[in-house]
Amino acid sequence: MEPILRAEKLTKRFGELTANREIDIEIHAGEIHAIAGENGAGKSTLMKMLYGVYQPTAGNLYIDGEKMERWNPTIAREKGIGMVFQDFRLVPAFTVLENVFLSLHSAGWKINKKKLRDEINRISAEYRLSVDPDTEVWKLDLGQRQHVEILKILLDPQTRVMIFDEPTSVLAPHEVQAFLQMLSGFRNKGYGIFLITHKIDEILAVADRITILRQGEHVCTFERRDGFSQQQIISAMMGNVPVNFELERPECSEENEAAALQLSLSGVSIKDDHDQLILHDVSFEMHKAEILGIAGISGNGQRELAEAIYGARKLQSGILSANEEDISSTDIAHRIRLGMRMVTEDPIRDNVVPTFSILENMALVGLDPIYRHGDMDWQAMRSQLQTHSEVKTLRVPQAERIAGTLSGGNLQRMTFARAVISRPRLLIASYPSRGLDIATVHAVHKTLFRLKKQGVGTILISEDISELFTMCDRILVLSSHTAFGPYCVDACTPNEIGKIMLQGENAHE
Ligand SMILES: Nc1ncnc2c1ncn2[C@@H]1O[C@H](COP(=O)(O)OP(=O)(O)OP(=O)(O)O)[C@@H](O)[C@H]1O
Repeated sequence: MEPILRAEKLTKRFGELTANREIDIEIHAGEIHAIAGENGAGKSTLMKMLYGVYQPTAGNLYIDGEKMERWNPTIAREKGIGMVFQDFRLVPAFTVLENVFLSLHSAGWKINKKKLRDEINRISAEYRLSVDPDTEVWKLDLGQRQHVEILKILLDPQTRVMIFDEPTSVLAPHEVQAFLQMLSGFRNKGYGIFLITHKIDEILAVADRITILRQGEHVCTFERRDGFSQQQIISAMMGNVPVNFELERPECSEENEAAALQLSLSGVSIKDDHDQLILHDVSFEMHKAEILGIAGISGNGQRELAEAIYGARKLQSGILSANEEDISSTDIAHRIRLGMRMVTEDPIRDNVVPTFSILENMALVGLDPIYRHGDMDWQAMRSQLQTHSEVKTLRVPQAERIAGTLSGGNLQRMTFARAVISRPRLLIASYPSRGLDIATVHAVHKTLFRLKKQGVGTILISEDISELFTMCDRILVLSSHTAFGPYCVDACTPNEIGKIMLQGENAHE
């Protein structure tokens, strides 16, 4: 059977860097083709070439066997290729209907809004997409926004192939299952699906084929009919290096614990960006050198709580103290002096300068400044960076690389390493393992345990309940505008925490 799309020897260079080298890949109707590989392996670049966002440096593309002389997203859509990007392409102030209308209109489809509303409702019901056509996009959570992106593709009658770039990284765990079922539904309807994911259980659940990339090269393609295992996939991704993902929960010495920062919140209320109360009357005491998990479906006040503790958002009421000092009305600078550090959800938005190199970003926060004749001594700064073991264990790319051109996972590696290098006493880490490959997730977890041993506490925000149970001493759950717990991980089950995440206080009834 002729593939819908076939790429032959696709190569993409960015200056000196070869992101993809001579890659052959194809997609047929009615199959799910997973793309896996470590951070920076070239997965997104390859998919962006297939959708025409990037022009290949070399290589050819064929649609239904016909060689494409010109290729860009407009032609790709005409030929039936659609893509859901990691960062959505939606206008927040527009409604769902207006966004879908805009997208179809730009693809050349003339459809009236009344008919489109009926179509949105019909397709939403068919695939269980939870979207109301008349809601503005800014009011939707990430999972719902993803549904709008999918609607845009499904409503385009040309669509035959859908490309998803790490779609489940924005979903809550309970949404992932439904998403994978939806993908299987698309496959059964005859769509060809490309799925980039770091989650091996997702690959095992739905993929018919899996292509592994490493350092820009095609390593192998497994077929479901021949069978493939988790171990085979990991070995292919990592190049047969011995891997040991075991972790041992450490104890902190009394001496280190005595020097640690201890945080407590009493009756704290916080507003969100729309001036609505998002958290009400939150009280808890963190132990010294504790890893305290913050569980909850995203959008339940995690970001606001993290920012309020770090001093980037003011408290509406209540008291925040550190080692019994009331710091409620102090600014970020004071909290940084106390030793608080933050790994944010969205580094490019919050605290990375995209046009600066990794080294320059590290020099802003993290590294100690070294001067020579009044100027920053970059040579010495570079050497200083290399003395930090995290740069190696987290495999941070070369210091000269520009932050804005890093892959999502490499950027995450850099920001996490930077927070660790900057001598934290208390780390606030929002989804630190999101978008990371399996080996790097392990390196992050190991680092958090090492910090704990040294007396550094961590507030670990995550939706991944198994990660929270592996890493945390206790877990606080945010739900229905309030905080439940903290619950000691040895005295509760993942099921109980999951239930509180979904039902709040009703979970106890
Ligand atoms: N516009 C660009 N300019 C320069 N380099 C780029 C650009 N886009 C990607 N790269 C580089 O190409 C390489 C592959 O990046 P890509 O985003 O494709 O990786 P990935 O496998 O999707 O990684 P991740 O799992 O971290 O998302 C990386 O080294 C990245 O820094």
